[in-house]
Amino acid sequence: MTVDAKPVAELPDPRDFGLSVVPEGEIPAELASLVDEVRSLVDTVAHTKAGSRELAAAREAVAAANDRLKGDRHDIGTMVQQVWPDGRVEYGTLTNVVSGPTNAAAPPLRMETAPEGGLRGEVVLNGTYQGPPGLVHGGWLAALLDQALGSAAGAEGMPGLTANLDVNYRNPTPLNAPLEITARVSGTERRKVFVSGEVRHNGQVTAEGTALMVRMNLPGDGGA
Ligand SMILES: CCCCC/C=C\C/C=C\C/C=C\C/C=C\CCCC(=O)SCCNC(=O)CCNC(=O)[C@H](O)C(C)(C)COP(=O)(O)OP(=O)(O)OC[C@H]1O[C@@H](n2cnc3c(N)ncnc32)[C@H](O)[C@@H]1OP(=O)(O)O
Repeated sequence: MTVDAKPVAELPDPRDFGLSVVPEGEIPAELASLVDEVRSLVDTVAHTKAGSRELAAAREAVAAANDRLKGDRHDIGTMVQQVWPDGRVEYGTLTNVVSGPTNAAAPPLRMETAPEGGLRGEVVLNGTYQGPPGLVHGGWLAALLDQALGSAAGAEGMPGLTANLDVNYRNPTPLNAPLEITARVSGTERRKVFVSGEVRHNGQVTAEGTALMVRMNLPGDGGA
């Protein structure tokens, strides 16, 4: 495969596209802690066998918390700037459903540079990601792979959008168990970035995917 696409000299700054940016370090610790609690709450509510009185009281408490926090909101499209221990800078949406640090619906997935090249991350999906009994929903495995593959392209200086995603499910993926996600760029052609990745449990591949990311068309690209 031809390797002729050029990485962007510098990652595009979302501010140049009119988007707000929140440095991850400026997210209040109390918000991070609240998001964790809500994540746990969603799992608790999904599985509870509590009686009507408990449920009604809990509903009131949650409604009060909701009322308390309504008001000032980040705009849709707000980005978060994450600086990884290896110095890599990544921009993602603050509420990205897979990796967004303030989204209680996100596991969240975090990808870091892997010694063997590409990116690697670990994630545990609780019972709210269930598809078949005890197993992760296939759509969510596709979402994890999509995000990881997009990050792998971004980490090589080629951020873009997914044009095509192809997933094969090789083995059942358990809930509430550590999963390893790996992803890398396998080739490029003009603005096309070919990426591949895997989900593993106990070293065994449970799902694998390939994707075509089309690198963002940036000013000065000449479309190449
Ligand atoms: C707004 C900017 C903010 C700045 C932010 C700064 C930094 C952050 C950077 C990146 C963040 C982005 C993503 C984060 C990472 C992961 C998130 C998860 C991934 C997603 O959740 S993402 C959502 C789902 N995704 C979409 O919502 C895409 C909808 N779609 C489109 O927006 C267009 O469709 C697009 C852009 C894909 C292409 O459009 P386009 O006009 O730019 O390019 P064009 O069509 O010319 O294609 C160029 C070459 O790709 C070939 N090609 C195109 N499509 C193909 C296909 N399907 N199969 C085979 N080949 C295909 C052509 O044949 C040509 O090939 P060739 O070079 O050989 O001629």
